[in-house]
Amino acid sequence: STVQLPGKVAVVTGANTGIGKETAKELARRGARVYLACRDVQKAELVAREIQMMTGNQQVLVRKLDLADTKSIRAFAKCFLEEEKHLHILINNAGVMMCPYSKTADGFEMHMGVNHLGHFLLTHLLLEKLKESAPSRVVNVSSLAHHLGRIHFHNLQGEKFYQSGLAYCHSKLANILFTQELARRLKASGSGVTVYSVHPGTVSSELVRHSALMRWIWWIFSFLIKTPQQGAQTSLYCALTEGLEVLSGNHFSDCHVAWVSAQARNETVARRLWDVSCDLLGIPVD
Ligand SMILES: NC(=O)C1=CN([C@@H]2O[C@H](COP(=O)(O)OP(=O)(O)OC[C@H]3O[C@@H](n4cnc5c(N)ncnc54)[C@H](OP(=O)(O)O)[C@@H]3O)[C@@H](O)[C@H]2O)C=CC1
Ligand SMILES: CC1=C(/C=C/C(C)=C/C=C/C(C)=C/C=O)C(C)(C)CCC1
Repeated sequence: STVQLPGKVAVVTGANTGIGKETAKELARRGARVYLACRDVQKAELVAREIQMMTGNQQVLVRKLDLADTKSIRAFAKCFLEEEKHLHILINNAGVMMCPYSKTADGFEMHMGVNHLGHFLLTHLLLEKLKESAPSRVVNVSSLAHHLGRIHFHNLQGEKFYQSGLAYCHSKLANILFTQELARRLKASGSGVTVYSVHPGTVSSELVRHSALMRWIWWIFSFLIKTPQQGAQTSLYCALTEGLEVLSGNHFSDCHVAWVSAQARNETVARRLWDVSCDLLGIPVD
């Protein structure tokens, strides 16, 4: 794509490493003002300097965002809305995989809390700004792993049973259901905001940090799997490609529309997950 982004504003969550860092770098290279929304501000400041040096774009800013704490998400959104007039691109990229059973500050199971509920709340808080800035886009980084996911409404917080690999898959299914439900609602209101979910490929990154087995598989097959820069391409495709608006709500892999599981196409589950998420986060259900 030759699309340039002067005057455009982007937020990338989890931009201090892996796919998010490469996504932020490319948006900065194209001239956008890019917010690195990260939980570790020190790490992110180093990355911001690196991106500034590599791209010549000084408009790379770090803001604290811990998706495992709704107070932090609300504080991030409040500051952002106060300081920025526009938001054109929101990349919901941050994620955790296969962590031992743990809960967020608000008592949500960590995968569901960070990967789905955290980004659900963030998007909700920034949605008016996205609408005011239309045409604007939201990209939700999901995974092929959603195929193994199920939304167990009776065990959303993993309290009855828990398996770390499956918990990741459930949260990545939630990312796709959220994308489709949000796209439906945005289309109905003619808002000019479009939304896409993405499988970035199998990418060498810190995502495998919680699993020795996955780290080993990643190491053995390192010559086969994607670099973070390659892994960022589908997010960038969805954020930048002209004329993609008609495909709002779709799932992409390798820069093409990709097939999703039957669960991920279930509108009833998507609508119920939306309502339950609003309920858990204290957002009025409409
Ligand atoms: N790598 C792969 O093969 C695949 C990745 N994906 C998806 O791609 C996305 C990016 O992952 P990838 O780059 O591979 O993984 P990394 O682990 O390299 O990066 C994940 C990022 O998310 C951040 N993060 C984690 N928890 C929080 C939190 N509570 N609040 C804010 N930020 C947080 C991390 O911050 P910190 O550095 O501070 O931990 C880090 O910046 C994820 O959504 C993942 O599910 C999907 C399919 C395959
Ligand atoms: C067996 C095998 C592989 C393993 C793939 C795996 C285990 C992918 C997991 C993906 C995940 C966890 C995505 C995250 O969302 C490789 C490396 C492709 C190489 C060929 C053989």
